[in-house]
Amino acid sequence: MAPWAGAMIPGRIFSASPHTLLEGMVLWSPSIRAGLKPSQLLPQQAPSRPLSVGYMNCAKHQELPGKKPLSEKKLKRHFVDRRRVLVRAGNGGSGASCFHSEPRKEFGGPDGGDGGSGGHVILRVDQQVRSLSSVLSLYQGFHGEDGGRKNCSGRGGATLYIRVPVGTLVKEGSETVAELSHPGDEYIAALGGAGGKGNRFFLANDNRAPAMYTPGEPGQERVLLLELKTVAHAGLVGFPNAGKSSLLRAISNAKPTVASYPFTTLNPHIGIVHYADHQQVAVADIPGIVRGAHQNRGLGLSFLRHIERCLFLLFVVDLSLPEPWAQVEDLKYELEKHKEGLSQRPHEIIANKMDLPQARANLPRLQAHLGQEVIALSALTGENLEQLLLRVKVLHDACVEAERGQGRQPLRW
Ligand SMILES: Nc1nc2c(ncn2[C@@H]2O[C@H](COP(=O)(O)OP(=O)(O)OP(=O)(O)O)[C@@H](O)[C@H]2O)c(=O)[nH]1
Ligand SMILES: [Mg+2]
Repeated sequence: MAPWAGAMIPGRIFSASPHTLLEGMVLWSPSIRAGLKPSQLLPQQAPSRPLSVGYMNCAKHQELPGKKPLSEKKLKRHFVDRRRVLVRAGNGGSGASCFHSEPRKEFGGPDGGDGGSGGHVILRVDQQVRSLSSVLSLYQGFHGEDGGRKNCSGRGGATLYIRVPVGTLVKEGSETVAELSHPGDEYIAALGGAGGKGNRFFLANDNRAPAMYTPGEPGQERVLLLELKTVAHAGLVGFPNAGKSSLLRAISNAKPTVASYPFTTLNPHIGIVHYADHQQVAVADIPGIVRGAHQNRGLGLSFLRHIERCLFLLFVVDLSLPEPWAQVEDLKYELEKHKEGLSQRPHEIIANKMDLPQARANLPRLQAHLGQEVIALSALTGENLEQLLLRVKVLHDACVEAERGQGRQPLRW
């Protein structure tokens, strides 16, 4: 038994959400308090169901019968953590050039009003927004109105707000110009153009009837790169077909596509694991990486960037393949090549596909090679998933503590 398993004391660890496999788990907490291994426990109200529950339908085929699942390419609700945006603020309105006109009042003087200023484009942090998928590629701010007669100024253009998630980095070229880390934080992405002056503005002692006016200034235009600092608490890292998507389906209510061919997952998906102490842990299913990924092979560098933005990692290994320890070594090598120290991030090794006979034989060899315990489970049958969930909670709590220790606000879902 891993040393952390016994220390996992919190009373009610899992929620009983009907969508997750955690149904009924709240009942197991007293025995967990008693320090028993999860696999020794039995739920109190469902005695016929062992703790390592076999949820065949958790991992695959949860769609309604007759409803064709959306292909990965058509599935637009995937997680977007990077967006290039062209922001154009509104132009200022033009000043007016006209003269006061009233019966029996000759030479009424200039009365052209100033133009309204153009609206800014502002990035604003909204806690309801989770990814950059709702951010468009082009934003055009509202223009200011032209000035009018009788010294009427034009109406200013309204401010255009772009809602972004907490932890958005704003980059221009290679320089980071803003870090939006708290709800309500704002950054002026583009300044609206100033309104022009009407001819009344140019009235002077030596020029009592100026006809001149100035046009409004154009709004600022910038190309910004928005990036999310943190994608999720945990990232599932593994070779294609290791069973990452199956695992995410099994522990959360996310529905990434599962298939027996490599590179099924093309975009990251986030699933939320609910715990009974109202803690929510976000787990990201990241597309498979291959040997040479750090040189942009396979699906390449962008997915290594997603991994970089997870607080801790779950290395998923296909235990049914020969020499599964090579997978762990290769994954760590790729991460380290991409960014120094990335493979040292808090992590856990998950040996998947334990339901296959060759996997059972491989488990002791894998543990001997790595010299450490691994979490052996089956995403397909649901075997031993609770051990993974306990470990995820421990890693999550440790990361939150570390973030707080560094004076940073921990990521909340
Ligand atoms: N027997 C068995 N098969 C599994 C298990 N987990 C996943 N599989 C199968 O392995 C294949 C790949 O599973 P996926 O979840 O799509 O793997 P993935 O790691 O997300 O793959 P990519 O998206 O290509 O990176 C599917 O045919 C799954 O049914 C398991 O625990 N046992
Ligand atoms: Mg997948």
